[in-house]
Parts: sequence; C-alpha cells; structure tokens
Amino acid sequence: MNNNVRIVIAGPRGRMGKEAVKLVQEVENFELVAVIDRKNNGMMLSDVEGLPNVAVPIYSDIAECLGNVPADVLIDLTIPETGYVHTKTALQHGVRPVVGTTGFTKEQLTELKSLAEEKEIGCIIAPNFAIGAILMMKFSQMAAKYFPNVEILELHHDNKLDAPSGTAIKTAEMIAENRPEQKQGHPDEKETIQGARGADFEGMRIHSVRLPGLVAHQQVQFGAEGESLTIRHDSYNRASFMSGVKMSVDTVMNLNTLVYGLDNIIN
Ligand SMILES: NC(=O)c1ccc[n+]([C@@H]2O[C@H](COP(=O)([O-])OP(=O)(O)OC[C@H]3O[C@@H](n4cnc5c(N)ncnc54)[C@H](O)[C@@H]3O)[C@@H](O)[C@H]2O)c1
Ligand SMILES: O=C(O)C1=N[C@H](C(=O)O)CCC1
Repeated sequence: MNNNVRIVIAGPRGRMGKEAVKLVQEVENFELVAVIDRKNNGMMLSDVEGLPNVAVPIYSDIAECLGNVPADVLIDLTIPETGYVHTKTALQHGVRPVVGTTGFTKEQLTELKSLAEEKEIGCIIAPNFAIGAILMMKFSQMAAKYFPNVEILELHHDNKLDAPSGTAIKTAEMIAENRPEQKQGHPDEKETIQGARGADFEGMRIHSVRLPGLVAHQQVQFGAEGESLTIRHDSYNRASFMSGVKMSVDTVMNLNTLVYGLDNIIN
C-alpha cells in the first residue's frame, strides 16, 4: 500500500511555490500530484519552461483539480483573495489545506475554522513558516508581560501585496494576550504627516518597510525606563520557510480543526 501524502501546490511559479515544489520532490513520502496555476491550464508542469521537470497536470480551477485528482493536502502560496477561495474549496473537497498565503481577514479565518470543524479535517494557516520567526513571536509575547511598551517593525521585499505582514499581525495578537491595551507614545501626540506613527493595533504601533533586496525581517522593540530589548528575526531566503512547510504537512494529517500559526504546534 502507498502511504504517500498526495500534495497539490497552488502558485508553483511563485517565489515560495518554487521552493515548495522542490521540497515535495525531496521528501520521501511526499508526492506532488497536481499544481494550480492561473496560466498553463491543461499542460503538464514538465512542459512549461522554467518549471520543474515533473510530470503532473496543471489546473487553473481548483474545484476541477480536486474533482479529478485524489489528494490529501493543498499547499497554498498565492495571493490573499485566491488563497481564501482555495482554502475553502479544499476543505469542501475533504482536502487538508496548509496555507502560507497572508492577508486573510479575521472574518475569513473564523469562517474557515468553522468549515474545518464541520468537515472534521485539519487546516493550518501559518503567517510565517520559519522556525526562528515563530520563536521571535513567542519570545516577544513572553517579554510583553514585563515590557508593555512595544513597537513592531516589519521589513519585506517590495513585491509584497499585504501590509502589515501576516507575521506582524500575528505577533501583535500574541503580545496583546499578555499586555493590557494601552496607547503607545505621548497621549497628546499628533501626526503632522499621516501614517508617521504606523498602524495601530490596540495602541501598539506596527511599521511596514518595503525595499528591494529584502526578503522577510521583523524587529520587535521593547522600551522601559533606562533600558531596551530588541528581538529580531531575519529570513535571508525562501528555503528558510521550508522546514515549517514540511512540519505543517506532517501535522495537518493528524488534525481535525484549523490551527492559525505554528506557535500552536511548536512547544
Ligand atoms: N507563511 C510564510 O512563511 C510565507 C513566506 C513567504 C511568503 N508568504 C506569503 O505567500 C504568498 C506568496 O508569496 P510569494 O513571495 O511566493 O509570491 P509570488 O508573487 O512570488 O507568488 C504568488 C504566485 O501565486 C500565483 N497566483 C495568483 N493567483 C493565482 C490563482 N488564481 N491560481 C493559481 N496561482 C495564482 C501567481 O501566479 C504567483 O506565481 C504571499 O501571500 C506571501 O505573503 C508566506
Ligand atoms: O514574502 C512575504 O510576503 C512574506 N510574508 C509573510 C508575512 O506576511 O508575514 C512572512 C514571510 C514572507
């Protein structure tokens, strides 16, 4: 009997998608069975120049793909609107989503969690797959108990669509569990240029930097009387996310609900 985990990847031509295709080819019990790409419908992955030489079909429509190809897991690395539709459709087909795509709304996350529970299958939505980034979030949550004055600086490449990053939002949510809501800075401060103080999450400020040359970086900066603490993580390439993708695929097979963030998986 074949115990392979049968995987569909959405977004195989993207920066993350290419790494994920490589990962699935390298892991012994992972099997790539199809890909979802908005171009090249009906072709084989191996027929498209610049894509890996793997003989699996390309679909543009996820429902058609999952209706034709038996699969266990969908890895989605696309864009926010598409990622949401893909996740929902996969759950409806009994296929377990592992989602790296960021930019989902709170309402979408709530709806997808209900659907995963209704179908009694696993789903992982991970704003950041890098193990170091998860630790950075956990350490920041721990520090916030003692240092409630905190600002988040996230820095990414300039092709990123969403701001603030999924990682920054998740970090702020985790910190907020350990920090009573409080306005950061002077009570009477005024922005003379709109946006100067960044986005406001329960009074905590998030600053988004977008520059060519960057990959994914975040600095959580705490300040107190006479001291400061900075917790920083840097991803220098997309391979840094792949151990988290592998862990997610392995884990999602044993879940029957939606898990948002690998902080809930790494103890
Ligand atoms: N969770 C993490 O650790 C992590 C790490 C890096 C990036 N990301 C997120 O992953 C996503 C992808 O990032 P990227 O840098 O690879 O972006 P990218 O722009 O390089 O790739 C996105 C791909 O999605 C494809 N796409 C768009 N619409 C599609 C559709 N309808 N069907 C199929 N494919 C479609 C595009 O053609 C493109 O190839 C983003 O949301 C990003 O924020 C998450
Ligand atoms: O490259 C991106 O885009 C990334 N997005 C994630 C986020 O929004 O937090 C994390 C890492 C890279």
